Amino acid sequence: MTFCDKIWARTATLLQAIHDHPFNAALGDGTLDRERFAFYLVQDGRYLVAYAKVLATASARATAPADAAFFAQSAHTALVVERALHTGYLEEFGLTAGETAAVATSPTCLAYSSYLQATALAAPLPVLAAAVLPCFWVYQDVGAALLERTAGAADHPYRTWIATYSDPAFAASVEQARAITDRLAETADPETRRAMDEAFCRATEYEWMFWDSAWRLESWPTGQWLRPELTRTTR
Ligand SMILES: Cc1ncc(CN)c(N)n1
Repeated sequence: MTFCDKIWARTATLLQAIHDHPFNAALGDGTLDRERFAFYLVQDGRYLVAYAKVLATASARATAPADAAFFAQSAHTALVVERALHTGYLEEFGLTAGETAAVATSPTCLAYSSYLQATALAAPLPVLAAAVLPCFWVYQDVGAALLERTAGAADHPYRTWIATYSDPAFAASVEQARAITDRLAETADPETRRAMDEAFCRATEYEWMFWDSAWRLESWPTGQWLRPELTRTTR
């Protein structure tokens, strides 16, 4: 069994919880309110900037040129394709740059971004590959499930989001990310393999937390005393 097969089986219950989360249930049936989706988009835009830098670091640290090219290309996709998706929705909602800038970065967004950035700088490359993998794989899994549920309904309010993550090109990038991680796992020593398991699990936990934080419109309990000018919503 490969690293990916094993870790996917180990995280199956958590993955099911991600699919069943009220945010994703409402995203799928189109009832997710604009406020929560906008909050998610704002947080995700910030996450993607950090994530792209993590991927660029993985590119710089990769030894195989093909792996370096893959991570660099993925950093570009996060910054250009995924962020354009967000900008499109925020414009459609009529939100100005000032309004989105006034939303505080949530504790979960900061924690997930910081975790990946620390891993990019301090962990062995196979552990870094395992840490970034859920970001590819979980989204593709959720996107494909939502596409099936909505049967590609043309009038679905979140159709473009679902189309992005269920796109065959995105699925191909997941395949590549998995192949790189499996190859690095094959030659990793037992301690590194354990660290890869932990990194994949931790990042998958953060994936669940990211949706949950958007559902709860998560804010800093201390924000009122230090940054009263920042809000948690775009309403
Ligand atoms: C939090 C998060 N995780 C994953 C993805 C998909 N790249 C994303 N946009 N945001």
